[in-house]
Amino acid sequence: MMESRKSVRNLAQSIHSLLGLKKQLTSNWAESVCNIIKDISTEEPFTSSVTKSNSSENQECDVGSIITKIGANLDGLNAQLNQLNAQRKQTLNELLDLKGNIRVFCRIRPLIEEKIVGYPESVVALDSSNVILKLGKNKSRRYSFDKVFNPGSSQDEVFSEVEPVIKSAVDGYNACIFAYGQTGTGKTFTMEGNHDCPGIVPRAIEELFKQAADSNHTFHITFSMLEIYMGHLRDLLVPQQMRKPTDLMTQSLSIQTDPCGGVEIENLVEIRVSDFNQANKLYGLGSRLRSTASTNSNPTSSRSHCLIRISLTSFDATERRRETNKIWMVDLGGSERVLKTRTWGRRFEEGKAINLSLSALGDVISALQRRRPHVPFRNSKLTQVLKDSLGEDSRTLMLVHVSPKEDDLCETVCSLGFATRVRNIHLGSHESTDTQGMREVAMANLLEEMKRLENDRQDVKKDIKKLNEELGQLTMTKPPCNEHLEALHRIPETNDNTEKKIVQEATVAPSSQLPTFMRPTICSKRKSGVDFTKGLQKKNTLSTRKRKPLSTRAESLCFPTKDASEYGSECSIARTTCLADYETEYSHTASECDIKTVVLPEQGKPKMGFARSEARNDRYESTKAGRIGLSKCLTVENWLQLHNNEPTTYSKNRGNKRVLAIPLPDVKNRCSDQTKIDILHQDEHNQEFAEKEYKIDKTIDLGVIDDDIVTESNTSSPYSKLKVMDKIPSSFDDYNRFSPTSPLDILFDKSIQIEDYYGGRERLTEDALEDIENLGDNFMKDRSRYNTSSDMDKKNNINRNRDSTEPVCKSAFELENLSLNTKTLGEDLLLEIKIAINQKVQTEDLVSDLSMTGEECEEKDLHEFPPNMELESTAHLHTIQSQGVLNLDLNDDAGQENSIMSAVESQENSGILHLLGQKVKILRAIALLGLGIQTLGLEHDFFYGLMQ
Ligand SMILES: Nc1ncnc2c1ncn2[C@@H]1O[C@H](COP(=O)(O)OP(=O)(O)OP(=O)(O)O)[C@@H](O)[C@H]1O
Repeated sequence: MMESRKSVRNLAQSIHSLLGLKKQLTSNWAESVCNIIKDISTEEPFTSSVTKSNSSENQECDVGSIITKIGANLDGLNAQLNQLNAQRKQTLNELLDLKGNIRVFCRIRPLIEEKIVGYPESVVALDSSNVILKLGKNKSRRYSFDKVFNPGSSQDEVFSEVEPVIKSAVDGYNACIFAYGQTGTGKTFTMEGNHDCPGIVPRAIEELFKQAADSNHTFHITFSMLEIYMGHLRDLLVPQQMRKPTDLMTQSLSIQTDPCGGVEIENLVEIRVSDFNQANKLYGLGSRLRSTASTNSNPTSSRSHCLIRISLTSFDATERRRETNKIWMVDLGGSERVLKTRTWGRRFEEGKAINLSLSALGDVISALQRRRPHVPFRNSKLTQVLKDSLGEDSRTLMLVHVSPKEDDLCETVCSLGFATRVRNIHLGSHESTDTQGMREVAMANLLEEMKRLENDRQDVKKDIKKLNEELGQLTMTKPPCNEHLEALHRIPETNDNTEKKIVQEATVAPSSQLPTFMRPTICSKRKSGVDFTKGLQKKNTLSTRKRKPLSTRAESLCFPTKDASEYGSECSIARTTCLADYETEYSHTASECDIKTVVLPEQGKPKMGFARSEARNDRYESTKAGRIGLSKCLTVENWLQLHNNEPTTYSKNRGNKRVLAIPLPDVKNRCSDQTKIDILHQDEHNQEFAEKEYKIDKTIDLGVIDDDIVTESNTSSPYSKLKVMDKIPSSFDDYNRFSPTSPLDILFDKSIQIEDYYGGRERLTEDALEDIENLGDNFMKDRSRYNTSSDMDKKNNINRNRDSTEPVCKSAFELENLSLNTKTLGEDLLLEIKIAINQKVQTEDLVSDLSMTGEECEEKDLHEFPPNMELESTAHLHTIQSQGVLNLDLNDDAGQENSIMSAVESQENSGILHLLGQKVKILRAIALLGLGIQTLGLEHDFFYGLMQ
């Protein structure tokens, strides 16, 4: 065998030497080749030809013919593969058509915490497509779905039913997979899953890449992720520093519909991904930034709709339905009944927003079902975004989630009813049993056909692989198959019509393609800071310059920013989202699709090598830098790094915060024992969770800084507050002292909500907890930033010295010591004053350090507190309550102020006196809160005004 291989190699060499003499020996060479071909044609099939040809020295010239034959075979096999692909696609589409464009699955959540054997279940899976809902003793209702997953179904089983939709997406169909259901029924579990049982999204991404690799085409795949929170679109891939409330960028996502009905979200970050790992990392990142919070129904309740979009573009696959298509995977917020979840404040608003948009989705579904001429897509952001993925020419998969608990019967009835309506859209509500039977037989046949085609495909692919290997051995060079395949995958030359079209599109500002009524008005342009006309003019001035063709998404976007003077300087980041490592000529061209230019305030200046523009307000320059600087492409790694490198004030660990929702009892009963009992029961119920919260607080205390710490501290539940104080209420009297409904708690809870709204709230995962714990020394160092200065003369006599190594409590001690002489005030009240001072110190520092604008300063002042303050203050305020020190008449503000002032006057230190005087105003605000003014619905601005 070895010998024969050697002779083949020698043959190859002699062929090569012959080739060198080709000019002189053309006719002889051709003749001999012809003879060889003749001989070969009488031989056995190709697989054994190599052995045979090696058996005889006289057949040296066979190699040339073998190569030719292999080439011909490869062509044949590739053609066969393409044919099989086309057949498979057709069969799959027929199958999906039979199954319905909109397929509905039902998943019943297992009873997890109620591990009681024999617990009555209101919903049970009858078989693989029917569920029985028990409405009463002798009353039940049956619902049919395309597939029913019982509580024991695994994530694998669920995904196996989703897989065809992914295949369909590779064939160019728009697809939408969404999880619907009551809060806490397992939507996020199904979509996201966990480390051990990954959900649909990670599996779908993996499958997508597998399918794309399997197909004979080159795909350009991009990943985007956003959430719809309280009716606003929020990009989940945008780094934290860009998500400040003052940054218009978070508001700049806008939904655009093209004349063909396609939906595009302007300014949404799209990152090119070339394998599963990259996409999965981005997904992990986006998931951490999702808004979640604890409610009575679910400790990790999603407070928004989370949408993952994967776009696929292939220029060389003519048989695909579309050149570019997308697949949406949506984890909808859970429908909830306020009476049951007993949410209030921000949680209540979130629930309301979720319910509203779900109801809008219901209206759309209903209109589609009844084939109404008008479908109310515009009624909510959710339906606007999904508009082109819910229609006829797309694949929609809905997974309705229900709880088997009897308590949830009402919600289950609603969910199942909604799901049935959705299912009826395609199939028609009254399908006879006969038709259904025939349909099932046809589906079974198609499934068989699919299996056969899939097997044939695999066989052909094996043959192709084998031939390529043999060819590689014969030529001892790079397998020609690669060239062959490369040729197949090569992007059409620039004179290709498709690309011409793209060039044309790229030179037109996106908004100019829209109907007049949809184009931005002058006013809206000013508001958003984006002037497409200007951008267009600038491009036109350089029209003589030769450029690489750009796609429709090549429009560089300058996210609106504040006047540069506010930030001192600005830098531009070319957010190129292609991957340099994988850059080919194709990817180079395609990568330009994704460039977006972001103008950041200085504090968000990236540390990496992004293309930067010196020219202020010159958007074209920065755009150009982004386009030209493709060599500085931002990879997925860089993108992730950008998040990690965010300024410490926006530590990534802010992603791990969550809040315990505090149920608000009826106003009239707020202080009644009954309410206390209710709350206490909830306490017991959430005790385990409180333990976790406590862990977070503890970790934070190790040195997480700025708003993170504030948020984390703010997120401390009443239970963890108790933990901090090392006291557990044992009686109602005790409980009263720590009652979360006390006015002072409301103050802090209000701040939680504010932070929650602006900063977003992220899912607490085990990883996240680990992250916090791993913060380590770095954060310890950072914490020193909060040390107060020994130089008390700067900035109203109080300032912070970065170099100081003593903790903030040192200054607190100083103040405390000063106040020890004060006999007229209780120690705790002084501590409270101290807290207020700390707050001011923090605010001033943030202003000076971050060169914040007045507006930002306001935000910081309201939303951000020094790290220790929250825990300390909470503890102290509770102490004040419990010790009854704060015996001031809260109705008499003037009296309160006077008494404090007179106490303060006894101090010899006039600097402190001055400060304390200022802080009395803050105390007054607190007192006003105590009066319950907050319940009138006044926003934080009002209280801030009081503090001025
Ligand atoms: N099939 C299941 N198997 C195991 N655990 C599950 C299952 N379904 C849900 N859970 C668990 O139930 C809890 C709530 O689930 P999840 O957060 O996914 O609900 P949700 O419907 O997304 O709620 P919300 O709408 O409030 O976000 C989680 O702890 C989750 O792990």
